[in-house]
Amino acid sequence: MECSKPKKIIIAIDGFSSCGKSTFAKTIAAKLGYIFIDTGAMYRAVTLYALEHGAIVSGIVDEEKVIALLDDISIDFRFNPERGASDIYVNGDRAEGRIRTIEVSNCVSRVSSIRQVREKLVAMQQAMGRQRGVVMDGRDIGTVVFPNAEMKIFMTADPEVRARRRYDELLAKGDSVSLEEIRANIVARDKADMTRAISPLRQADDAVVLDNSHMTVEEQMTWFMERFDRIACGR
Ligand SMILES: Nc1ncnc2c1ncn2[C@@H]1O[C@H](COP(=O)(O)OP(=O)(O)O)[C@@H](O)[C@H]1O
Ligand SMILES: Nc1ccn([C@@H]2O[C@H](COP(=O)(O)OP(=O)(O)O)[C@@H](O)[C@H]2O)c(=O)n1
Repeated sequence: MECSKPKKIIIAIDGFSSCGKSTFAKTIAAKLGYIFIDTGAMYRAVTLYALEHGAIVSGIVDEEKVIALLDDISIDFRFNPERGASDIYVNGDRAEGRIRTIEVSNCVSRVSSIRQVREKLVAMQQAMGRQRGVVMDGRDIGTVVFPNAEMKIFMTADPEVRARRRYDELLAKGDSVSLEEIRANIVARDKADMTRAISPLRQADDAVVLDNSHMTVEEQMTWFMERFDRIACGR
């Protein structure tokens, strides 16, 4: 049912923690030949750098120190054919595995609430999307980064399902974390992200909600392609 010349658009995917935004965005990008940008990875990369450079000690984020480090942090994405997605690099070093630990997860919402951090990363994200043909996932893509995106999806899933998915993922990687710790992190992060002063997580007025608690990625793609064809092919 796809048209021969679909319009290149911007697809904004926002939503709660660990509900499958990146998995969905990556699958969409592969199907459409679009660029996929995981903006959460960028906030995680800044958090990792802050942890490694003394701006976060015993879980306490020193805001002034994080701000002072910002000019030293350079972030880029490089396509990894093995993963079928881009890996994040911080100052030239691959950081993909190191940004997904529970230690980073426990500090990232505090770091992402800092105005200067958001200004730097949002400017980078807007530059990455300038040529369109981009699917970007995060918390403020449809509301702040690309308020004019042609397609906006707000994802959610049952918190228990989300905790279990993240738990299985970390377990498979060999991380030793408890389901309880992950559940607590997800709940705390959602709350912090929704209540922060700058660019809080919220559904854009023109976003479509996707609850994937009981959907496979394949079912999500069927749901998506129907809407994409309508928008990009003018059906
Ligand atoms: N529809 C789905 N059904 C089952 N598991 C899923 C689904 N979508 C994603 N997952 C799994 O859930 C976990 C979190 O997905 P991820 O894409 O990293 O979420 P987010 O980007 O929202 O944090 C991953 O382990 C992923 O493989
Ligand atoms: N556009 C974005 C993306 C992420 N973030 C922050 O970065 C954190 C990590 O994002 P993520 O997408 O990697 O989180 P998960 O859902 O993968 O656990 C979030 O909890 C937010 O605090 C943000 O503030 N704005």
